[in-house]
Amino acid sequence: MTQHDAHDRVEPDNDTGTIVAIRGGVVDVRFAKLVPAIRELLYVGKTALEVSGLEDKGIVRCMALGPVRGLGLGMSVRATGAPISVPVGDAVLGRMFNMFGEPIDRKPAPLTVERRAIHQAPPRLEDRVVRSKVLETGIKAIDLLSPIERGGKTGLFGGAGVGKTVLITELINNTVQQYKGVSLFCGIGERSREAEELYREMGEAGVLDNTVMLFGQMNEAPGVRFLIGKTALTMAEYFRDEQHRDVLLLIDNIFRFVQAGSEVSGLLGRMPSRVGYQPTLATELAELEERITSTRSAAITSIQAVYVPADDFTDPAAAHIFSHLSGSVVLSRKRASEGLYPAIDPLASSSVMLTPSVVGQRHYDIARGVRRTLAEYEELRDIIAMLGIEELSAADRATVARARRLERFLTQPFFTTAAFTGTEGRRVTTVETLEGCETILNQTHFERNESDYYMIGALSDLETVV
Ligand SMILES: Nc1ncnc2c1ncn2[C@@H]1O[C@H](COP(=O)(O)OP(=O)(O)OP(=O)(O)O)[C@@H](O)[C@H]1O
Repeated sequence: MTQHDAHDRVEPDNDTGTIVAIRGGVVDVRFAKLVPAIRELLYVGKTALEVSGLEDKGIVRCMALGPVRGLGLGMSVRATGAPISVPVGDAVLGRMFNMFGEPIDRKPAPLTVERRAIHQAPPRLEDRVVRSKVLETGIKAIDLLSPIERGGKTGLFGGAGVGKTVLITELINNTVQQYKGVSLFCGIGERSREAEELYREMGEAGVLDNTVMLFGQMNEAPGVRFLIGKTALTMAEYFRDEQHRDVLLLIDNIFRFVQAGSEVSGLLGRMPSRVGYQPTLATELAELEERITSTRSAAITSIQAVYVPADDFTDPAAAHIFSHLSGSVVLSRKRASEGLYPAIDPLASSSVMLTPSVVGQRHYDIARGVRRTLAEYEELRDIIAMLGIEELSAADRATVARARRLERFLTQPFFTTAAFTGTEGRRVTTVETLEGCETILNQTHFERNESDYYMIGALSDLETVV
């Protein structure tokens, strides 16, 4: 819905309603004359409301998009005649915004003439395209096992504190500088401290000029966290459709969008369905995810961190998000607890890009070889724990030696963690990663200790280890 009958209004009083009920973040407003449309933006003083349902007798049910403290029955509400719209185009580059498209970087609002409503339909199916190209990240485990699709959607899945934010920040660091198009970072429902740090870091890295940052963090109203993704998409779509520029869209954390939807749904009095989620989960998610797509005009490549509640990958929110993605990088608590960072689970991570026709036969074979070796090692672990490594055959012992070196070789020092790990970050090309893994896979005897392979970049770094 973008058009509205605002023009029909003649008398200012037609635009004014009265609050008749307030329950938490839900406000009911009665309009005597013209009733606002669904998704219209209303104001009570400075507090914004969005119409989410039409009741009878001229009453609209609204979601508050700001603090409801201070609101009271009988207060007058002003209709704006339009949905929320945000600035788009070059004027937003290098800036940081909230869900309303208002600057939060202490600089004046961009001088832009163009604004767009945040609710838009996804491109038609026949206009969507798949390109099957890989975006190199310089992170060994990702480029090898779960190559990121240019123009596709990749999820970074993990429970609390396993390194999602660190990984997404590293991806920004490694890809934004090389990326020719525009980068958009959208923070949903995470800590606001992280937002400020990121803004500062990007400024220091000198990549702000082609970047837009948007935040609806955990301290904000559920309606804001629910809509911030749409603000980001609206800006991204403008670059894609009007300027034909490729967009890199990073979202931290898409689960918080689902969670905000569930809070809103609860406030609106809808019955929850499976495991307490909103009955509308699938539709809400599809409305957002289907807009994140590549068209003939240009590509949107998206990387989305996905919080997995209680490490349960069968959680309906995680499962629904998964169904929209072309690749998934799964972070494992076990690996994190062993200090094997990034804690990427090589067996659970996958990507549609990992086929011989896209990455080439050699890459495909090496990735399979690594997976097979690590899977065999997993099976041997129990025997080792019970009987000791001496009981294994020579061939199995060689597998264990290879697997443990591969595991360590797939760890990597990050630029973004250098300050607290004391190790300078390393970017590794896919060519180097493949060479390293191939060498380890083909070896039966190792002169170097497995610990030498830990937190290095390319295998050639071993020459500098004494
Ligand atoms: N690549 C890494 N190298 C070294 N340490 C790491 C790495 N990744 C994560 N850590 C450690 O794990 C901690 C948690 O990481 P992070 O904040 O990224 O987790 P998260 O999954 O985003 O957590 P949350 O769900 O709480 O947002 C970091 O503060 C750091 O100590």
